[in-house]
Amino acid sequence: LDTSNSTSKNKFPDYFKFGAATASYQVEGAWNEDGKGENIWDHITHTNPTYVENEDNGDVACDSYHKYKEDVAMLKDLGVDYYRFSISWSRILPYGVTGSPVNKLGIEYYRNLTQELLDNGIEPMVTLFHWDTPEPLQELGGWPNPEMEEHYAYYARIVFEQLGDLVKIWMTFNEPKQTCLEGYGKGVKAPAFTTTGMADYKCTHTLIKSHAKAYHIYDEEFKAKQGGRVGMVIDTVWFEPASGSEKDAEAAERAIQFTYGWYGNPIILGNYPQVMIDRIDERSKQQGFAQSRLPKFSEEEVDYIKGTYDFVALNMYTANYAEWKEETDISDVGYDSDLNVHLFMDDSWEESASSWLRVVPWGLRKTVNWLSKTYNNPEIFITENGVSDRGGIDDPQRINFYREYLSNLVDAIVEDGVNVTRYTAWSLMDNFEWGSGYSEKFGLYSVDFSSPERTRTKKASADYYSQVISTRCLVDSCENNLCADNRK
Ligand SMILES: O=S(=O)(O)CCCN1CCN(CCO[C@@H]2O[C@H](CO)[C@@H](O)[C@H](O)[C@H]2O)CC1
Repeated sequence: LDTSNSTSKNKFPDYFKFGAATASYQVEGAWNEDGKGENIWDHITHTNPTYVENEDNGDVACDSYHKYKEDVAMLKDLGVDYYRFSISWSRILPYGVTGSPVNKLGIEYYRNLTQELLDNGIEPMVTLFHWDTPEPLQELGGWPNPEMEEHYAYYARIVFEQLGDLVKIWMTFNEPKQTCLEGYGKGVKAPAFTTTGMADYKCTHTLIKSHAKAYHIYDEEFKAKQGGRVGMVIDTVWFEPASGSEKDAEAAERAIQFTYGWYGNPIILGNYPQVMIDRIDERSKQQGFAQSRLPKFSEEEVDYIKGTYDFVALNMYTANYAEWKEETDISDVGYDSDLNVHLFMDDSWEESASSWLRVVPWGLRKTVNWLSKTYNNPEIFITENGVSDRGGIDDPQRINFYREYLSNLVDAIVEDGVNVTRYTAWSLMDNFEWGSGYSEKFGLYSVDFSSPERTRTKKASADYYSQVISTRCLVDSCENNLCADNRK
Protein backbone atom coordinates (compact mmCIF):
# COMPACT_ATOMS: atom_id res chain seq x y z
CA LEU A 1 0.00 0.00 0.00
CA ASP A 2 1.60 3.25 -1.10
CA THR A 3 1.01 5.85 1.61
CA SER A 4 4.13 7.80 0.70
CA ASN A 5 1.95 10.75 -0.25
CA SER A 6 0.70 11.03 3.32
CA THR A 7 3.04 13.57 4.86
CA SER A 8 2.06 13.14 8.47
CA LYS A 9 0.75 10.49 10.81
CA ASN A 10 -2.57 12.31 11.02
CA LYS A 11 -3.06 12.80 7.30
CA PHE A 12 -5.24 10.54 5.17
CA PRO A 13 -3.74 9.56 1.80
CA ASP A 14 -4.93 11.75 -1.07
CA TYR A 15 -6.68 8.77 -2.72
CA PHE A 16 -8.78 8.27 0.43
CA LYS A 17 -12.51 9.04 0.01
CA PHE A 18 -15.03 10.29 2.56
CA GLY A 19 -18.79 9.82 2.46
CA ALA A 20 -22.03 9.87 4.41
CA ALA A 21 -24.81 7.26 4.58
CA THR A 22 -28.55 6.78 4.99
CA ALA A 23 -31.01 3.96 4.23
CA SER A 24 -34.38 3.87 2.46
CA TYR A 25 -36.82 3.01 5.26
CA GLN A 26 -34.97 5.31 7.68
CA VAL A 27 -35.19 8.52 5.58
CA GLU A 28 -37.51 8.27 2.55
CA GLY A 29 -41.07 8.28 3.93
CA ALA A 30 -43.72 8.18 1.14
CA TRP A 31 -44.36 4.64 2.40
CA ASN A 32 -47.30 4.05 0.03
CA GLU A 33 -46.82 6.78 -2.59
CA ASP A 34 -46.36 6.49 -6.36
CA GLY A 35 -46.98 2.77 -6.45
CA LYS A 36 -44.64 1.65 -3.65
CA GLY A 37 -45.64 -1.68 -2.03
CA GLU A 38 -45.69 -2.46 1.70
CA ASN A 39 -42.49 -3.69 3.32
CA ILE A 40 -41.99 -5.52 6.61
CA TRP A 41 -41.24 -2.30 8.51
CA ASP A 42 -44.42 -0.63 7.19
CA HIS A 43 -46.26 -3.80 8.21
CA ILE A 44 -44.87 -4.20 11.72
CA THR A 45 -45.24 -0.51 12.62
CA HIS A 46 -48.85 -0.42 11.35
CA THR A 47 -50.01 -3.74 12.80
CA ASN A 48 -48.03 -3.50 16.07
CA PRO A 49 -47.46 0.23 16.74
CA THR A 50 -45.94 -0.32 20.19
CA TYR A 51 -43.13 -2.41 18.65
CA VAL A 52 -41.24 0.87 18.11
CA GLU A 53 -40.50 3.46 20.83
CA ASN A 54 -43.11 6.28 20.97
CA GLU A 55 -45.06 4.32 18.32
CA ASP A 56 -42.80 6.03 15.76
CA ASN A 57 -42.74 4.76 12.16
CA GLY A 58 -41.20 5.55 8.77
CA ASP A 59 -44.41 6.69 7.05
CA VAL A 60 -42.81 10.15 6.54
CA ALA A 61 -39.37 9.84 8.23
CA CYS A 62 -37.12 12.61 6.79
CA ASP A 63 -39.40 12.83 3.72
CA SER A 64 -36.37 12.34 1.50
CA TYR A 65 -38.64 10.94 -1.22
CA HIS A 66 -39.72 14.57 -1.77
CA LYS A 67 -36.70 16.40 -0.31
CA TYR A 68 -33.80 14.51 -1.89
CA LYS A 69 -32.52 17.71 -3.57
CA GLU A 70 -32.09 19.26 -0.11
CA ASP A 71 -30.21 16.13 0.95
CA VAL A 72 -27.86 16.42 -2.02
CA ALA A 73 -27.28 20.10 -1.21
CA MET A 74 -26.30 19.09 2.33
CA LEU A 75 -23.89 16.46 0.96
CA LYS A 76 -22.41 19.09 -1.37
CA ASP A 77 -21.97 21.47 1.56
CA LEU A 78 -20.22 18.72 3.54
CA GLY A 79 -17.88 18.19 0.60
CA VAL A 80 -18.23 14.38 0.60
CA ASP A 81 -16.79 12.34 -2.26
CA TYR A 82 -19.76 9.91 -2.23
CA TYR A 83 -23.20 9.24 -0.76
CA ARG A 84 -24.20 5.76 0.42
CA PHE A 85 -27.96 5.20 0.25
CA SER A 86 -30.21 2.16 -0.17
CA ILE A 87 -32.98 1.22 -2.58
CA SER A 88 -36.41 0.23 -1.29
CA TRP A 89 -37.15 -3.13 -2.94
CA SER A 90 -40.90 -2.56 -2.56
CA ARG A 91 -40.62 0.82 -4.36
CA ILE A 92 -39.21 -1.03 -7.39
CA LEU A 93 -41.23 -4.26 -7.13
CA PRO A 94 -44.38 -3.75 -5.05
CA TYR A 95 -45.24 -7.47 -5.15
CA GLY A 96 -41.63 -8.57 -4.70
CA VAL A 97 -41.89 -11.89 -6.51
CA THR A 98 -40.05 -12.96 -9.65
CA GLY A 99 -41.85 -11.78 -12.78
CA SER A 100 -43.93 -9.16 -10.95
CA PRO A 101 -44.36 -5.71 -12.56
CA VAL A 102 -41.75 -2.97 -12.12
CA ASN A 103 -42.97 0.32 -10.60
CA LYS A 104 -41.66 2.91 -13.08
CA LEU A 105 -42.08 5.81 -10.61
CA GLY A 106 -39.85 3.96 -8.19
CA ILE A 107 -37.11 3.63 -10.78
CA GLU A 108 -37.59 7.31 -11.64
CA TYR A 109 -37.05 8.40 -8.04
CA TYR A 110 -33.71 6.61 -7.80
CA ARG A 111 -32.58 7.84 -11.24
CA ASN A 112 -33.44 11.42 -10.18
CA LEU A 113 -31.54 11.04 -6.89
CA THR A 114 -28.53 9.46 -8.58
CA GLN A 115 -28.44 12.05 -11.38
CA GLU A 116 -28.69 14.88 -8.81
CA LEU A 117 -25.69 13.44 -7.01
CA LEU A 118 -23.64 13.10 -10.20
CA ASP A 119 -24.59 16.64 -11.27
CA ASN A 120 -23.09 17.80 -7.95
CA GLY A 121 -19.87 15.80 -8.32
CA ILE A 122 -20.91 13.22 -5.71
CA GLU A 123 -20.52 9.49 -6.40
CA PRO A 124 -23.56 7.28 -5.63
CA MET A 125 -22.79 4.11 -3.62
CA VAL A 126 -25.89 1.94 -3.52
CA THR A 127 -27.10 -0.74 -1.09
CA LEU A 128 -29.67 -3.03 -2.70
CA PHE A 129 -31.13 -4.29 0.59
CA HIS A 130 -31.14 -2.46 3.93
CA TRP A 131 -33.65 -4.61 5.87
CA ASP A 132 -36.88 -3.55 4.13
CA THR A 133 -38.11 -6.86 2.68
CA PRO A 134 -41.34 -6.55 0.65
CA GLU A 135 -44.20 -7.77 2.88
CA PRO A 136 -45.63 -10.14 0.21
CA LEU A 137 -42.28 -11.98 0.20
CA GLN A 138 -42.33 -12.20 3.99
CA GLU A 139 -45.80 -13.72 3.77
CA LEU A 140 -44.31 -16.33 1.43
CA GLY A 141 -41.84 -17.23 4.21
CA GLY A 142 -39.25 -14.49 3.95
CA TRP A 143 -35.51 -15.14 4.08
CA PRO A 144 -35.62 -18.66 5.58
CA ASN A 145 -37.49 -19.66 2.38
CA PRO A 146 -34.91 -20.72 -0.26
CA GLU A 147 -37.20 -19.26 -2.97
CA MET A 148 -35.96 -15.80 -1.88
CA GLU A 149 -32.82 -16.45 -3.92
CA GLU A 150 -34.65 -16.18 -7.24
CA HIS A 151 -36.77 -13.22 -6.10
CA TYR A 152 -33.65 -11.33 -4.98
CA ALA A 153 -31.85 -12.19 -8.24
CA TYR A 154 -34.83 -10.87 -10.24
CA TYR A 155 -34.73 -7.63 -8.22
CA ALA A 156 -30.96 -7.23 -8.50
CA ARG A 157 -30.97 -7.72 -12.30
CA ILE A 158 -33.68 -5.05 -12.72
CA VAL A 159 -31.75 -2.56 -10.59
CA PHE A 160 -28.47 -3.24 -12.43
CA GLU A 161 -30.32 -2.74 -15.76
CA GLN A 162 -32.14 0.42 -14.71
CA LEU A 163 -29.41 2.19 -12.67
CA GLY A 164 -26.14 0.53 -13.64
CA ASP A 165 -25.28 3.24 -16.15
CA LEU A 166 -25.06 5.71 -13.23
CA VAL A 167 -24.02 3.57 -10.24
CA LYS A 168 -20.60 1.87 -10.10
CA ILE A 169 -20.43 0.66 -6.51
CA TRP A 170 -23.08 -1.83 -5.36
CA MET A 171 -23.59 -3.46 -1.97
CA THR A 172 -25.94 -6.45 -2.03
CA PHE A 173 -26.92 -6.43 1.66
CA ASN A 174 -26.48 -4.21 4.70
CA GLU A 175 -25.65 -6.06 7.92
CA PRO A 176 -27.33 -9.40 7.10
CA LYS A 177 -26.86 -10.43 10.76
CA GLN A 178 -29.53 -7.89 11.70
CA THR A 179 -31.93 -9.31 9.14
CA CYS A 180 -31.27 -12.92 10.13
CA LEU A 181 -30.24 -13.00 13.80
CA GLU A 182 -32.21 -9.96 15.02
CA GLY A 183 -35.10 -10.36 12.54
CA TYR A 184 -35.70 -14.13 12.59
CA GLY A 185 -33.80 -15.15 15.73
CA LYS A 186 -34.09 -12.60 18.51
CA GLY A 187 -37.20 -10.62 17.56
CA VAL A 188 -35.52 -7.20 17.92
CA LYS A 189 -35.89 -6.31 14.22
CA ALA A 190 -38.77 -6.94 11.78
CA PRO A 191 -40.31 -9.44 11.13
CA ALA A 192 -39.51 -10.09 14.84
CA PHE A 193 -39.44 -13.91 14.83
CA THR A 194 -37.61 -15.66 17.64
CA THR A 195 -36.55 -19.08 16.35
CA THR A 196 -32.89 -18.52 17.06
CA GLY A 197 -30.55 -21.44 16.37
CA MET A 198 -32.61 -22.40 13.32
CA ALA A 199 -34.36 -19.60 11.39
CA ASP A 200 -31.34 -17.27 11.72
CA TYR A 201 -29.11 -19.94 10.12
CA LYS A 202 -31.65 -20.76 7.37
CA CYS A 203 -32.08 -17.02 6.68
CA THR A 204 -28.33 -16.58 6.37
CA HIS A 205 -27.95 -19.59 4.07
CA THR A 206 -30.52 -18.24 1.60
CA LEU A 207 -29.15 -14.71 1.89
CA ILE A 208 -25.56 -15.73 1.13
CA LYS A 209 -26.71 -17.73 -1.92
CA SER A 210 -28.77 -14.71 -3.02
CA HIS A 211 -25.72 -12.46 -2.66
CA ALA A 212 -23.56 -14.85 -4.71
CA LYS A 213 -26.21 -15.09 -7.44
CA ALA A 214 -26.46 -11.29 -7.67
CA TYR A 215 -22.67 -11.01 -7.75
CA HIS A 216 -22.43 -13.49 -10.65
CA ILE A 217 -25.29 -11.80 -12.53
CA TYR A 218 -23.40 -8.51 -12.32
CA ASP A 219 -20.10 -10.15 -13.20
CA GLU A 220 -21.47 -12.02 -16.22
CA GLU A 221 -24.15 -9.67 -17.58
CA PHE A 222 -23.19 -6.10 -16.60
CA LYS A 223 -19.56 -5.71 -15.50
CA ALA A 224 -18.04 -5.55 -18.99
CA LYS A 225 -20.45 -2.80 -20.05
CA GLN A 226 -20.84 -0.88 -16.76
CA GLY A 227 -17.45 -1.45 -15.08
CA GLY A 228 -18.77 -1.40 -11.51
CA ARG A 229 -17.89 -3.31 -8.32
CA VAL A 230 -20.02 -5.40 -5.93
CA GLY A 231 -19.62 -6.23 -2.24
CA MET A 232 -21.56 -7.01 0.95
CA VAL A 233 -21.73 -4.73 4.02
CA ILE A 234 -21.03 -6.80 7.13
CA ASP A 235 -21.08 -5.45 10.68
CA THR A 236 -19.26 -6.44 13.81
CA VAL A 237 -18.26 -4.94 17.11
CA TRP A 238 -14.60 -5.43 18.08
CA PHE A 239 -14.21 -8.32 20.55
CA GLU A 240 -11.37 -7.73 23.02
CA PRO A 241 -10.27 -10.68 25.19
CA ALA A 242 -11.38 -10.00 28.79
CA SER A 243 -7.96 -11.14 30.04
CA GLY A 244 -4.59 -12.20 28.65
CA SER A 245 -5.56 -15.87 28.98
CA GLU A 246 -5.51 -18.28 26.03
CA LYS A 247 -9.16 -19.12 26.70
CA ASP A 248 -10.32 -15.50 26.47
CA ALA A 249 -8.28 -15.00 23.29
CA GLU A 250 -10.04 -18.05 21.79
CA ALA A 251 -13.39 -16.70 22.99
CA ALA A 252 -12.78 -13.34 21.29
CA GLU A 253 -11.74 -14.99 18.02
CA ARG A 254 -14.79 -17.28 18.17
CA ALA A 255 -17.06 -14.25 18.70
CA ILE A 256 -15.81 -12.33 15.64
CA GLN A 257 -15.97 -15.53 13.56
CA PHE A 258 -19.65 -15.88 14.60
CA THR A 259 -20.37 -12.27 13.60
CA TYR A 260 -18.16 -11.01 10.73
CA GLY A 261 -16.96 -14.51 9.73
CA TRP A 262 -20.55 -15.86 9.50
CA TYR A 263 -20.91 -13.83 6.28
CA GLY A 264 -17.34 -12.80 5.42
CA ASN A 265 -15.89 -16.31 5.34
CA PRO A 266 -18.39 -17.79 2.83
CA ILE A 267 -18.06 -14.94 0.31
CA ILE A 268 -14.30 -14.48 0.74
CA LEU A 269 -12.97 -17.91 1.74
CA GLY A 270 -15.85 -20.12 0.54
CA ASN A 271 -17.53 -21.60 3.61
CA TYR A 272 -18.80 -20.84 7.12
CA PRO A 273 -16.10 -20.49 9.81
CA GLN A 274 -14.87 -23.91 10.92
CA VAL A 275 -15.61 -23.03 14.55
CA MET A 276 -19.29 -22.43 13.64
CA ILE A 277 -19.51 -25.69 11.70
CA ASP A 278 -17.84 -27.69 14.48
CA ARG A 279 -19.78 -26.21 17.39
CA ILE A 280 -23.23 -26.23 15.77
CA ASP A 281 -22.78 -29.73 14.28
CA GLU A 282 -21.74 -31.11 17.68
CA ARG A 283 -24.46 -29.35 19.69
CA SER A 284 -27.15 -30.32 17.14
CA LYS A 285 -26.11 -33.98 17.44
CA GLN A 286 -26.16 -33.88 21.24
CA GLN A 287 -29.61 -32.24 21.06
CA GLY A 288 -30.90 -35.13 18.96
CA PHE A 289 -31.12 -33.40 15.57
CA ALA A 290 -30.69 -35.79 12.63
CA GLN A 291 -28.67 -33.13 10.84
CA SER A 292 -26.86 -29.96 11.90
CA ARG A 293 -28.95 -26.83 12.49
CA LEU A 294 -26.30 -25.05 10.42
CA PRO A 295 -27.15 -25.71 6.74
CA LYS A 296 -24.35 -27.04 4.56
CA PHE A 297 -22.98 -25.61 1.32
CA SER A 298 -22.27 -28.31 -1.28
CA GLU A 299 -18.88 -28.40 -2.98
CA GLU A 300 -20.25 -26.62 -6.03
CA GLU A 301 -22.00 -24.02 -3.88
CA VAL A 302 -18.71 -23.32 -2.09
CA ASP A 303 -17.03 -22.75 -5.44
CA TYR A 304 -19.92 -20.54 -6.59
CA ILE A 305 -19.91 -18.39 -3.43
CA LYS A 306 -16.15 -18.13 -2.83
CA GLY A 307 -14.66 -14.84 -4.04
CA THR A 308 -18.00 -13.04 -4.64
CA TYR A 309 -16.67 -9.65 -3.52
CA ASP A 310 -14.76 -6.78 -5.12
CA PHE A 311 -14.12 -5.01 -1.80
CA VAL A 312 -14.62 -5.83 1.87
CA ALA A 313 -17.13 -3.53 3.63
CA LEU A 314 -17.37 -2.99 7.38
CA ASN A 315 -19.90 -1.27 9.63
CA MET A 316 -18.27 -0.79 13.03
CA TYR A 317 -19.42 1.32 15.99
CA THR A 318 -18.23 -0.16 19.24
CA ALA A 319 -16.57 -3.05 21.10
CA ASN A 320 -17.31 -5.77 23.65
CA TYR A 321 -15.08 -7.71 26.02
CA ALA A 322 -15.19 -11.46 25.30
CA GLU A 323 -14.76 -13.94 28.14
CA TRP A 324 -14.56 -17.75 27.84
CA LYS A 325 -17.56 -19.61 29.37
CA GLU A 326 -17.97 -23.19 30.62
CA GLU A 327 -20.15 -25.31 28.29
CA THR A 328 -23.37 -25.33 30.32
CA ASP A 329 -26.88 -25.87 29.03
CA ILE A 330 -26.48 -28.24 26.09
CA SER A 331 -30.26 -28.35 25.65
CA ASP A 332 -30.62 -24.67 24.68
CA VAL A 333 -31.14 -24.28 20.91
CA GLY A 334 -29.98 -20.76 20.02
CA TYR A 335 -27.25 -18.68 18.39
CA ASP A 336 -26.04 -17.32 21.74
CA SER A 337 -25.63 -20.80 23.22
CA ASP A 338 -23.99 -22.05 20.02
CA LEU A 339 -21.53 -19.14 20.42
CA ASN A 340 -21.28 -19.56 24.23
CA VAL A 341 -19.06 -16.55 24.98
CA HIS A 342 -19.69 -14.01 27.76
CA LEU A 343 -19.86 -10.57 26.10
CA PHE A 344 -19.90 -7.35 28.08
CA MET A 345 -18.87 -3.70 27.91
CA ASP A 346 -16.55 -1.75 30.21
CA ASP A 347 -18.39 0.79 32.38
CA SER A 348 -15.50 3.19 31.88
CA TRP A 349 -16.22 3.42 28.16
CA GLU A 350 -18.15 6.60 27.32
CA GLU A 351 -21.86 6.01 26.75
CA SER A 352 -24.03 7.18 23.84
CA ALA A 353 -27.81 7.37 23.47
CA SER A 354 -27.81 3.72 22.31
CA SER A 355 -27.49 1.02 24.98
CA TRP A 356 -25.34 -1.20 22.71
CA LEU A 357 -22.99 1.62 21.67
CA ARG A 358 -20.12 2.84 23.85
CA VAL A 359 -17.23 4.90 22.48
CA VAL A 360 -14.22 2.61 21.85
CA PRO A 361 -12.04 4.23 19.13
CA TRP A 362 -9.15 1.76 19.35
CA GLY A 363 -11.62 -1.01 18.45
CA LEU A 364 -11.79 0.32 14.88
CA ARG A 365 -8.01 -0.03 14.40
CA LYS A 366 -8.14 -3.57 15.79
CA THR A 367 -11.10 -4.57 13.61
CA VAL A 368 -9.56 -3.42 10.32
CA ASN A 369 -6.31 -5.15 11.29
CA TRP A 370 -8.29 -8.33 11.95
CA LEU A 371 -9.94 -8.07 8.51
CA SER A 372 -6.56 -7.49 6.90
CA LYS A 373 -5.00 -10.51 8.61
CA THR A 374 -8.01 -12.82 8.15
CA TYR A 375 -8.80 -12.01 4.52
CA ASN A 376 -5.28 -11.36 3.16
CA ASN A 377 -5.20 -7.56 3.13
CA PRO A 378 -8.17 -6.80 0.83
CA GLU A 379 -9.38 -3.32 -0.05
CA ILE A 380 -11.64 -2.24 2.83
CA PHE A 381 -14.46 0.33 2.87
CA ILE A 382 -15.76 1.59 6.21
CA THR A 383 -19.42 1.82 5.20
CA GLU A 384 -20.80 3.01 8.59
CA ASN A 385 -19.41 4.56 11.76
CA GLY A 386 -21.00 7.14 14.04
CA VAL A 387 -22.53 7.87 17.43
CA SER A 388 -26.00 8.67 18.80
CA ASP A 389 -27.22 11.35 21.19
CA ARG A 390 -30.61 12.66 22.24
CA GLY A 391 -30.49 15.74 19.97
CA GLY A 392 -29.12 19.29 19.74
CA ILE A 393 -26.96 20.93 17.08
CA ASP A 394 -23.98 21.56 19.37
CA ASP A 395 -22.60 18.02 19.49
CA PRO A 396 -19.05 17.93 20.93
CA GLN A 397 -19.37 14.21 21.70
CA ARG A 398 -19.89 13.45 18.01
CA ILE A 399 -16.88 15.62 17.07
CA ASN A 400 -14.70 13.79 19.60
CA PHE A 401 -16.09 10.44 18.39
CA TYR A 402 -15.17 11.14 14.78
CA ARG A 403 -11.77 12.56 15.62
CA GLU A 404 -10.81 9.59 17.81
CA TYR A 405 -12.12 6.90 15.47
CA LEU A 406 -10.57 8.59 12.42
CA SER A 407 -7.29 8.96 14.29
CA ASN A 408 -7.25 5.21 14.89
CA LEU A 409 -8.20 4.59 11.28
CA VAL A 410 -5.41 6.73 9.85
CA ASP A 411 -2.95 4.93 12.17
CA ALA A 412 -4.18 1.60 10.79
CA ILE A 413 -3.58 2.89 7.26
CA VAL A 414 -0.30 4.78 7.71
CA GLU A 415 1.35 2.72 10.46
CA ASP A 416 -0.16 -0.76 10.08
CA GLY A 417 -0.48 -0.69 6.26
CA VAL A 418 -4.14 -1.76 6.25
CA ASN A 419 -5.73 -1.09 2.84
CA VAL A 420 -8.72 1.03 3.89
CA THR A 421 -9.74 3.38 1.06
CA ARG A 422 -13.12 4.82 2.15
CA TYR A 423 -14.82 6.06 5.30
CA THR A 424 -18.57 6.68 5.60
CA ALA A 425 -20.19 8.62 8.44
CA TRP A 426 -23.48 7.25 9.75
CA SER A 427 -25.49 9.33 9.26
CA LEU A 428 -26.00 12.32 6.97
CA MET A 429 -29.01 13.27 9.11
CA ASP A 430 -31.09 12.12 12.09
CA ASN A 431 -33.47 9.37 10.95
CA PHE A 432 -35.66 6.43 11.98
CA GLU A 433 -33.45 4.36 14.29
CA TRP A 434 -35.45 1.10 14.02
CA GLY A 435 -36.81 -0.07 17.39
CA SER A 436 -35.75 3.21 19.01
CA GLY A 437 -37.70 5.33 16.53
CA TYR A 438 -36.54 8.96 16.43
CA SER A 439 -35.25 8.96 20.02
CA GLU A 440 -31.64 8.10 19.11
CA LYS A 441 -30.02 10.58 16.71
CA PHE A 442 -26.91 9.80 14.60
CA GLY A 443 -27.00 12.69 12.12
CA LEU A 444 -24.42 15.29 11.09
CA TYR A 445 -27.60 17.29 10.39
CA SER A 446 -30.56 17.39 12.74
CA VAL A 447 -34.08 16.88 11.42
CA ASP A 448 -37.16 18.48 13.02
CA PHE A 449 -39.61 15.56 12.98
CA SER A 450 -42.34 17.76 14.48
CA SER A 451 -42.40 20.04 11.41
CA PRO A 452 -44.08 18.99 8.15
CA GLU A 453 -41.05 20.48 6.35
CA ARG A 454 -38.75 18.07 8.26
CA THR A 455 -36.36 21.02 8.54
CA ARG A 456 -32.70 20.03 8.37
CA THR A 457 -30.17 21.97 10.49
CA LYS A 458 -26.39 21.57 10.31
CA LYS A 459 -24.72 20.40 13.55
CA ALA A 460 -21.25 21.44 14.75
CA SER A 461 -20.02 17.94 13.82
CA ALA A 462 -20.91 18.63 10.16
CA ASP A 463 -18.44 21.54 10.13
CA TYR A 464 -15.85 19.31 11.77
CA TYR A 465 -16.36 16.51 9.23
CA SER A 466 -16.14 19.04 6.35
CA GLN A 467 -12.80 20.25 7.75
CA VAL A 468 -11.45 16.70 7.83
CA ILE A 469 -12.62 16.09 4.27
CA SER A 470 -11.13 19.29 2.86
CA THR A 471 -7.80 19.09 4.72
CA ARG A 472 -7.56 15.27 4.81
CA CYS A 473 -6.33 15.99 8.33
CA LEU A 474 -7.72 15.39 11.79
CA VAL A 475 -8.33 18.86 13.05
CA ASP A 476 -7.68 19.62 16.67
CA SER A 477 -9.92 22.64 16.33
CA CYS A 478 -10.65 24.69 13.24
CA GLU A 479 -7.71 27.09 13.54
CA ASN A 480 -4.92 24.58 14.16
CA ASN A 481 -5.07 21.10 12.71
CA LEU A 482 -2.69 18.30 13.61
CA CYS A 483 -0.85 18.30 10.30
CA ALA A 484 2.05 20.79 10.35
CA ASP A 485 2.26 20.78 6.56
CA ASN A 486 -1.34 21.96 6.36
CA ARG A 487 -0.92 24.93 8.67
CA LYS A 488 -1.92 27.89 6.58
O1 LIG B 1 -30.63 -3.58 21.24
S1 LIG B 1 -29.92 -4.86 21.53
O2 LIG B 1 -28.78 -4.62 22.47
O3 LIG B 1 -30.83 -5.90 21.97
C1 LIG B 1 -29.24 -5.43 20.08
C2 LIG B 1 -28.67 -4.24 19.37
C3 LIG B 1 -27.49 -4.68 18.63
N1 LIG B 1 -27.48 -4.14 17.27
C4 LIG B 1 -27.74 -2.70 17.22
C5 LIG B 1 -27.35 -2.02 15.96
N2 LIG B 1 -26.58 -2.76 15.04
C6 LIG B 1 -25.55 -2.09 14.32
C7 LIG B 1 -25.90 -0.79 13.88
O4 LIG B 1 -26.89 -0.85 12.81
C8 LIG B 1 -26.47 -0.04 11.76
O5 LIG B 1 -26.12 1.20 12.33
C9 LIG B 1 -27.08 2.24 12.46
C10 LIG B 1 -27.14 2.69 13.91
O6 LIG B 1 -27.72 1.67 14.67
C11 LIG B 1 -28.43 1.89 11.89
O7 LIG B 1 -29.25 3.03 11.86
C12 LIG B 1 -28.19 1.35 10.50
O8 LIG B 1 -29.40 1.19 9.78
C13 LIG B 1 -27.50 0.00 10.63
O9 LIG B 1 -26.89 -0.30 9.39
C14 LIG B 1 -26.03 -4.00 15.34
C15 LIG B 1 -26.20 -4.47 16.72
